[in-house]
Amino acid sequence: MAGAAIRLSGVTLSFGGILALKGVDLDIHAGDIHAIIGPNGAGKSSLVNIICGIYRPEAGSIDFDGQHLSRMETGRLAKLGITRTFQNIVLFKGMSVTQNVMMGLTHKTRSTPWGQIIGSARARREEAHAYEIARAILARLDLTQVQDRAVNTLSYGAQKRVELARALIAGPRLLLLDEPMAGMTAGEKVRMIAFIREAQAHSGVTVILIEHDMGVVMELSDRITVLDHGKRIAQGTPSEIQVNPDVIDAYLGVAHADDGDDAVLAA
Ligand SMILES: Nc1ncnc2c1ncn2[C@@H]1O[C@H](COP(=O)(O)OP(=O)(O)OP(=O)(O)O)[C@@H](O)[C@H]1O
Repeated sequence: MAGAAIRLSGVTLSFGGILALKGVDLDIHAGDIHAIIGPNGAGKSSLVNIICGIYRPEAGSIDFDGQHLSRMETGRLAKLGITRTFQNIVLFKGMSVTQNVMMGLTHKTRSTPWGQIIGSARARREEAHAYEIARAILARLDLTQVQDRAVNTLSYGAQKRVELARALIAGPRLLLLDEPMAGMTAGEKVRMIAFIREAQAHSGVTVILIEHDMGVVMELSDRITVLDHGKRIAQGTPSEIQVNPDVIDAYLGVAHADDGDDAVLAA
């Protein structure tokens, strides 16, 4: 299934007196890896939470593959083919790697909970199918060797990859990756970049990426949107963004001693 295109126009959101997003336009092409960057508090999470239906914009509109929506609804995300990963690892600790990945297909299950308990023919067929797809995705992400292990016994980087596998198993059209490299070693980041690229090439999925590591952003993204103080200040290719004076000002104007944001746009 091809990746989805998404366009947000004039999106505004506030929390009490704080204007988190001020008339933001966002134009994401189908099949692109599109990063949303900006200094702390710029509005990145707010924007992603609007795309995931967690927040309803006060003004503005959303077009998802030509469908005009006043807001996204969390209940419809799976149907639209939207999945996400989270900043902090969210896995079922006691379960195996394969079981965790199979969980990414539960919304597609047609057997009833009762059928699953008594092991009806349909439930068994669906489980066998999910197991087969999970094993195939795990192989693509180089996780075959650990597929039967309890997920919490894996390294941090491998757990992040399991999350990616779970997000990919249902064949999403839009994948939101919230800091997929957070806490990873340099070597793990290099591998993760290759796996995200492979996922995009394999299925054509559109990827929205929030990531603080500018080296990763510049290497992985087709296009980048830059937010600052809730406003979109730039959108373009990595080479355009790296030399954009407004972007350089926004990053250099903010002290980020702790997260390295100001370290290098030109990474
Ligand atoms: N639930 C909330 N309640 C109140 N204010 C909020 C809430 N969420 C975000 N904000 C405020 O909205 C603004 C944008 O925050 P947001 O988290 O979207 O930025 P961000 O770019 O994701 O930041 P970071 O890189 O630090 O995660 C900030 O001023 C923030 O303090």
